[in-house]
Amino acid sequence: MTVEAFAPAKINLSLHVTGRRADGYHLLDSLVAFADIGDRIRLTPAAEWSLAVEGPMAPGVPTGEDNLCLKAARMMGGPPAAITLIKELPAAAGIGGGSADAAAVLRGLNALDERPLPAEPVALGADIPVCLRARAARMRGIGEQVEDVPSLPPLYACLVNPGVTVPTPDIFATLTQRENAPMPDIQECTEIEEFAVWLARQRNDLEGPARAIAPSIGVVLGLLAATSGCQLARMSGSGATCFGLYPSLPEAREAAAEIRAQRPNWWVAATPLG
Ligand SMILES: C[C@](O)(CO)[C@H](O)COP(=O)(O)OP(=O)(O)OC[C@H]1O[C@@H](n2ccc(N)nc2=O)[C@H](O)[C@@H]1O
Ligand SMILES: Nc1ncnc2c1ncn2[C@@H]1O[C@H](COP(=O)(O)OP(=O)(O)OP(=O)(O)O)[C@@H](O)[C@H]1O
Repeated sequence: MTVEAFAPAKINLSLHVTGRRADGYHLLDSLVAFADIGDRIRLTPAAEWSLAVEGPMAPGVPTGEDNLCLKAARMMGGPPAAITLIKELPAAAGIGGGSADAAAVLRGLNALDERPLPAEPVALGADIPVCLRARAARMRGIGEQVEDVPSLPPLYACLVNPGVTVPTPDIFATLTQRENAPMPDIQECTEIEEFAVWLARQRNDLEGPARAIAPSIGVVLGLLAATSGCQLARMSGSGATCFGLYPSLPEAREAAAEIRAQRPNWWVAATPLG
């Protein structure tokens, strides 16, 4: 029997850094949503644990014990499985690739034989708890507190990564202002236009440090903001992937086509968010 699990891209619609714990981890307040594009995981019971990495974004992704898929499997324990990771998302890109994969392995193993999920998934990575749920949520603490949010209006995004990898620890290390205001209550709205006005008042506090390390993020944001119908352009996570928000999927696809035509080597995708 083979089980498949989907590892959707995680988008931080906002990302406020509100403090720092004694162990160096930062306190966050983030509105997170998920795309319908992502990596895929296949799990087949086997005599021992193994991992094969395939797909268009496989080059450069670790295939050994340092891959988060195997770390997740080891944490969960139980009868071993052969894991195949089909990598569609760019790595070290601020859209949770490794965390999404690890969360999908946890979900997949649970589906395989109902083995229990780990009690503290955050120990695998700050983004794992939110990626386990894989639906819009507010994330606080260092990522271990995840709660439902009021329903968001239909949102469509164009995701753009300029091909620069941005290591998350470097971005947190170069932050100068670590105590910033949290997000206010999330405004319930039915129209993207109203939601975008609210979201524009929120922030991604990692954008400044990320732009200093990867100036092409500024170029990405400029190109997205200039596309027709774009309500808001912002960076996700610690970068370098940025998103534009659009009222409809055709508008998000049109923006993706425009940007692909200008930058054929960039990773560009249009998706609903939820
Ligand atoms: C920036 C975000 O993507 C926002 O969703 C996440 O907080 C990062 O999640 P992640 O990649 O799962 O992060 P981890 O693998 O746990 O941590 C990578 C590194 O980022 C820094 N880090 C991460 C999360 C956090 N709340 N505070 C931190 O300071 C730490 O230096 C840590 O060593
Ligand atoms: N399954 C995996 N997919 C991608 N990278 C992985 C995986 N497992 C381990 N890694 C390592 O983790 C590093 C960070 O990759 P990842 O895609 O998780 O970052 P990210 O998208 O920036 O994460 P976040 O949005 O959570 O900050 C990579 O450079 C790679 O060496």
